[in-house]
Amino acid sequence: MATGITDSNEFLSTLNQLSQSADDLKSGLSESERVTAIKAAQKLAQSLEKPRDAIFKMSYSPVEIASVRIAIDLGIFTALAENDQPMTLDDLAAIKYADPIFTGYVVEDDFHYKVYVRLPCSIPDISSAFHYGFELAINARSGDSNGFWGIANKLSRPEANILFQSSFVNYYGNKNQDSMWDLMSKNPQFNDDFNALMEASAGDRGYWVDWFPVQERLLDDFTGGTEDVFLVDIAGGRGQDLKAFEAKFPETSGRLILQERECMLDEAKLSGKIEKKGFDLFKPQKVQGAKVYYMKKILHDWTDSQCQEILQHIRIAMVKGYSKLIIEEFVMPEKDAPLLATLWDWNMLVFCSTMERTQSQWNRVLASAGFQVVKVWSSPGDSQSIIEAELM
Ligand SMILES: C[S@@+](CC[C@H](N)C(=O)[O-])C[C@H]1O[C@@H](n2cnc3c(N)ncnc32)[C@H](O)[C@@H]1O
Repeated sequence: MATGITDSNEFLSTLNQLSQSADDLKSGLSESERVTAIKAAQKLAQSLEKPRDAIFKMSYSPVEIASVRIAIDLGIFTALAENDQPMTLDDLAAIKYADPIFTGYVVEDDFHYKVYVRLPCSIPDISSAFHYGFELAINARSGDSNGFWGIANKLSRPEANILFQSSFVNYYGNKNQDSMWDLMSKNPQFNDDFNALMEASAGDRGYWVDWFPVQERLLDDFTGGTEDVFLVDIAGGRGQDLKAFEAKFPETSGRLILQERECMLDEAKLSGKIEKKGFDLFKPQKVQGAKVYYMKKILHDWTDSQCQEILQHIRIAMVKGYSKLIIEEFVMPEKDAPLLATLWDWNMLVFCSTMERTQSQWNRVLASAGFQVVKVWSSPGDSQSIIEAELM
């Protein structure tokens, strides 16, 4: 729709006013308003960008990630986080005897004096995301570009993990052709980065309990007592989603269970009443008759036929008309997919030879294992959703 602005001066002044208002309004915007505004601003930037600039920017973008990765190793983010006061470029460079010219990807507070201030996010968030994004995501891609060409040409996905295995033979000495999960259990740094990344991946959206109506959809018709299981988090990592639940609903009477691979259980530092149990997604589900079986970012790790197998084990444990399956995943729109969800989709191809699914793909996978979708709930802003499902 035309705005009615035809004069270039008026256009530039409107842009300036808009960016000023964005600064002022930011804290008052809801999460979905904020994400909608970002989309509009990105569309505007794309309309103004010329093709050569856009292509160069994209082709240089790995350098940006590499630079932040180096800054992490130089201790720059940690030093800024520990200092209330802004620091100069020389201070930052001195931490690990770096050349000042090499230093710096933080907010430049005062260009002339090169003063840097801290960013409003935590060090584990930044470092795990960058270790993972750089060491793993970039190396995986450069490690097996032939594999990518094969997929692109055939428009098909290889068997689970093949791309990952061949990409990592050199990088991690992955001579045994381990899967990502096996390799993680042998490399503490990889494991820690991955888990920290998953913990941070709720991003600014918040945890499921912050945007899904847990009380109305799950708690109101929980009839069990203290011996009965209310919630099982299936492959729940270090337990962050259960901890968020426990913090928000401390009075819940039923049991809360974290299921994970045996080798991951020590990683989960839990207090309160959450129980830890080792399990395997591909073996029968031992927790029978729980009210809620919750799975976040699990099925996207697996192909349709593997999902069917995982889901069938859960189906057998559920009670028809009572138990609920709650799946938290991206539900990709058929068109206009947001960038974050698309980046995850590309990563899934590298790491697990899988993808993020659309609504119709989810419906198909769930139906193949005997589930029907009751409702899909969207988180504010992006495509992260909760698929509420029950037995057919
Ligand atoms: C993408 S992570 C998601 C973790 C957590 N739900 C979250 O959102 O942070 C996938 C999880 O599946 C677990 N996993 C992988 N293979 C498994 C298997 N065969 N049996 C049980 N858990 C498995 C991993 O240990 C990992 O924690």
